[in-house]
Amino acid sequence: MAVFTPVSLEDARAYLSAYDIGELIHLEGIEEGVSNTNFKVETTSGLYALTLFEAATPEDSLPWFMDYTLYLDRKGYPAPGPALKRDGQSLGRINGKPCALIKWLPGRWPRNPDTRHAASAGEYLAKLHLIGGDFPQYRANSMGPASWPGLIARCEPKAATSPRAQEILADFREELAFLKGVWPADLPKGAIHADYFTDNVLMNDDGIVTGVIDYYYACTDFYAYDLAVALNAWGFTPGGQPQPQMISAFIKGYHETRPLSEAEINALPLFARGSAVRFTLTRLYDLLNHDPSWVVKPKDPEAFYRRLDHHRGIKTGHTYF
Ligand SMILES: Nc1ncnc2c1ncn2[C@@H]1O[C@H](COP(=O)(O)OP(=O)(O)OP(=O)(O)O)[C@@H](O)[C@H]1O
Ligand SMILES: N[C@@H](CCO)C(=O)O
Repeated sequence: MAVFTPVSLEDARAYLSAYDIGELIHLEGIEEGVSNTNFKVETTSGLYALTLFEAATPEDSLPWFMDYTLYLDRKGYPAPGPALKRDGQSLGRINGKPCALIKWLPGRWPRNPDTRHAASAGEYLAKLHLIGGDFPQYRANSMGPASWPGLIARCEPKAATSPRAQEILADFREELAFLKGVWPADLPKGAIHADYFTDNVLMNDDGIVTGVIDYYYACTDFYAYDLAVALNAWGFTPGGQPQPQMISAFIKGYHETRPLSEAEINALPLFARGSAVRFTLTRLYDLLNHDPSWVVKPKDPEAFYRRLDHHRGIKTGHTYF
């Protein structure tokens, strides 16, 4: 469950007194999520999410995340912009943790997404790039290619006792050497989500996107890389088997809204490989460093490793359509 830091009604009331958002009616811990502490908050003026940022979210990037989601929200994109306090600030602190009160968005993330969900999700990723891509502040991709050798190094000590982990890391050293030589340098870029997984996209009963949450890996990078991250999330079974119809529905939903250039299409198999490496590595690190007494279950790195195998067999980005 994702209430790592408790917040009492008194804590919440004291914190909310800095805002003009009415009286607190209800405060409820949210069990989902693995990174931050989240509460659903109801006041006399509406619904909000109260997020306490735990160690996984870099504190020095919080102003960037707040400014970006506020930018998106003000431009009409369904992002949870932060509520502002009377002094104009969006960030505060509760029980020693930095925190923010953000808009509560309607909908539910799709547990069994089909091609209709994938098409709408693709459309809203394209809209994110069209509407928010020109967000003027820069943030480097802290989980981008430059970070992968360091992630391998951080996995190595614990991998020493796991032959399977060693095998994956050895393969990744070669994969990174290959990707480094062919990684595109000049494609359209701007602000991207970088973690556009099914559990970060809220939808209504008709399978239409109503909200996109969790911008805590957002950064400035290639739009086509963001698309590749999303295709890896939406286009495969949880175990990592490709679902070509889902990949195609997602990419078409995207392409109809923000047409991809030939250079972006050509880059997709490489970006899909890189993104599969990124999520295999972070999952592997979490698994190797997992303490069985923790309530949060580590995610399966093998499921992303299988995606890498799939993308290695793809010769042209047009195959995804
Ligand atoms: N602004 C919001 N509007 C509606 N629901 C939200 C909002 N923020 C969070 N939620 C709900 O809380 C759940 C957990 O939030 P979230 O996924 O952001 O947790 P996290 O631990 O920060 O992220 P992750 O597990 O992806 O690392 C979401 O699945 C969603 O149901
Ligand atoms: N979406 C990530 C975890 C949170 O960023 C994963 O599934 O590995």
